[in-house]
Amino acid sequence: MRVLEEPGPQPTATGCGCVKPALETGNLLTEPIGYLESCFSAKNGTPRQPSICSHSRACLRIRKSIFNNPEHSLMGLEQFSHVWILFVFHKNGHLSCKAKVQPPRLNGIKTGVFSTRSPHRPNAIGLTLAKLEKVEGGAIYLSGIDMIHGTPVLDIKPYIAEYDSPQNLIQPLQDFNLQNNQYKSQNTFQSDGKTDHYDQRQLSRCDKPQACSHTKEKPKCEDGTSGTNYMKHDNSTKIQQNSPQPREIAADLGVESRSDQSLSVAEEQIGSNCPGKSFSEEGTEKRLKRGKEAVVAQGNSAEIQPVVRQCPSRMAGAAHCSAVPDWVREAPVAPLEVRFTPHAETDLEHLSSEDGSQPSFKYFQSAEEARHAIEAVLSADPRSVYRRKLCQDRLFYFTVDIAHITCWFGDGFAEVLRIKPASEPIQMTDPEESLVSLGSNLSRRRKRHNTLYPA
Ligand SMILES: C[S@@+](CC[C@H](N)C(=O)[O-])C[C@H]1O[C@@H](n2cnc3c(N)ncnc32)[C@H](O)[C@@H]1O
Repeated sequence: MRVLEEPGPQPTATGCGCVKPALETGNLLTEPIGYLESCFSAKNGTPRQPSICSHSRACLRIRKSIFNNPEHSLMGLEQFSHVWILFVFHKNGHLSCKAKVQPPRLNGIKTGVFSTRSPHRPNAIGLTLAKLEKVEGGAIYLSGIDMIHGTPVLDIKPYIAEYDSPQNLIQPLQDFNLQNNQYKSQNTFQSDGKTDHYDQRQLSRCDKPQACSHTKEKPKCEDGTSGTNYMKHDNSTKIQQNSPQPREIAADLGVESRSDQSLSVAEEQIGSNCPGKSFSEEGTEKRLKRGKEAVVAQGNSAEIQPVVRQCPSRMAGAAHCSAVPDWVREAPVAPLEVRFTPHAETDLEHLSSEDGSQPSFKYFQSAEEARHAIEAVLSADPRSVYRRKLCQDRLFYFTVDIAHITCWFGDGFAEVLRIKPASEPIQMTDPEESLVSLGSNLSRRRKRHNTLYPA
């Protein structure tokens, strides 16, 4: 077998005289295609996955320094309902990362960085599946995002269920993976005599197969735009097949997803598609015996001790599925009940009033939408493990759109205490780009906001 050597970075001179690291060695000099304008201004309170808050909105403008005619690069994209966004975790603060991390969802338990969606990874690259609301000129408008304002975006790719969703694989995935992983883990971990938690590689849970190949047809206005306001959903959009529900997407991604009301149906479907009772009888016994993953304490911190749990072979013809560990869906961190104090309720009303006395929302269409977003964010418990365990009684702040939210957490709940206009307007990171209006119906609000909040 040919062993791939590990070459060091080998810079190559380009025509213009500048030195670029060689692609062949895997060194990529990136240039963001744009910087995200997002309703979340800081990491605190930003959903940990896009599926958590379907109302979270953003706009990405392709930079003219990338393409002279940015709109050309987006041609055809409007036919897709969802897009992958590849981005840089530019606010990670430091470059170091650890092989084992403690995802907030595991509440202090450690697992390997590559089995998580942690922002702290060797290359600080993020991947988000977002809903494409519309394409307008050289800009795309997204919802269901988990990125902060100013995030440098490296690439956009259309979500294509036929390529990106494992149920479309010809071979039943769970059988293939399980055989492979069990074989590999036995060989890898037993042959060298080392003990490793992963020597009993665990995979569990069948995902619901998706029927999410779909197309969008948007009527074009004479001015070449899609004719819809950013905040308004395009009613003329024709979904030819089932559109993936956030939860379904989350399931495919192996990510957490909670709290959005719209998720419950999909959640039920996942449950009903993958229940113990659909297992073959012989298999069921064994699988149930193997049971749930165990969590063991090692040194000072707990780590996941995976236990093999097979994905059931399901009804003939529906056996294609993916697998995720239990903790993705059955985390030790329970969803929280979210409450608003009467004060917060009044604040919210004021903030969404159109009387001009206060700045009003730029990304949310109504107080109701803002409320849903706040509920979604808090229900998923956005606190770090440290805060959750050691600073329980501290107030928690975050900003979404123009709302600065103050809340506290009790046992099983989060309570919103105040909602005030954010004192600082969101600034763009890219000096070349100005914060331009997020759609025609927003420009009026934005102007008013800018007047009230001069930079
Ligand atoms: C857990 S990561 C997941 C991101 C992406 N869906 C993925 O799987 O790669 C999402 C979190 O990253 C943080 N985040 C978002 N944008 C960021 C940025 N530009 N720089 C650093 N951290 C960011 C926020 O705290 C957010 O809750």
